[in-house]
Amino acid sequence: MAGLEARGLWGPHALKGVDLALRPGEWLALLGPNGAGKTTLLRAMAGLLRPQRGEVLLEGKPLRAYGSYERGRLLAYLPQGGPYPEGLLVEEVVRLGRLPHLGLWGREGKEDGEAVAWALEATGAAHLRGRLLGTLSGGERQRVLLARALAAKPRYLLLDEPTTFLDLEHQAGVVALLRRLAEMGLGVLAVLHDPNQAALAHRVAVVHGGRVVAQGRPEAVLTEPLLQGLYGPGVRVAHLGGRPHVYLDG
Ligand SMILES: Nc1ncnc2c1ncn2[C@@H]1O[C@H](COP(=O)(O)OP(=O)(O)OP(=O)(O)O)[C@@H](O)[C@H]1O
Repeated sequence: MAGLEARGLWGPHALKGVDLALRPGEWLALLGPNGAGKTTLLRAMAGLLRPQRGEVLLEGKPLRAYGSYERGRLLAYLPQGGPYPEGLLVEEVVRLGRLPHLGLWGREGKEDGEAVAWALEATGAAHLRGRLLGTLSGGERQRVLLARALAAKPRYLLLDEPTTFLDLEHQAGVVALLRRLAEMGLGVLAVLHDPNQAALAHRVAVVHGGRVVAQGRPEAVLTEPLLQGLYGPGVRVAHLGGRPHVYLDG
């Protein structure tokens, strides 16, 4: 079955029985307070953490049954933080994204070059290709790391706070890119802290206390009672053009 699916994930750390399915062609936003378990869930769904109970299925087959290169061709993960290969040129960093296709000793071909060029272009990072990663601003670096994930041309893309460090223009650029990638058929799962960005996703899942406590269309999920329960009484929701807009009341 197509999709990436968490079934009954318990542990490690925060997870207390999580069911979540990401379908091809959908952009699913993961929202929730600090410490709720979002990163842990994402890492478990990327195969980087072994759940104590439950399992993750990738296209119907247990994720743990995939070899790392095979998994890397299907699924790419953008972590929240470093370590970063600071001493590499941007283009070299993005070429690292081709590793699951090439292996350690493979020779790059036309397809690899095209994937790298496409990823740099899609993330607005092409002009940085000759710079050292360590010399970039936080926002520039974030876009390059997103390009590295995209260069694998995965079917599923898992992103931990991809808009952190980005100015408003580039936040809008990433949000538009996530939508475009989903339209191209990718399954995109992104942890976001800004509910207004989550409101632009196809679907929102809310993680709280290690569980998915709500999921559905943004307008059904992003309600004032739910958000106040998560973040406190100062959170308000207005509706503009049929979409929820979340703001803080002074
Ligand atoms: N390696 C670890 N060892 C022990 N506890 C951990 C570990 N990793 C995470 N946790 C705990 O699990 C809980 C969930 O952490 P997680 O990073 O998944 O939350 P999050 O929802 O991504 O939070 P944030 O929004 O702050 O990034 C936290 O209480 C955290 O302290």
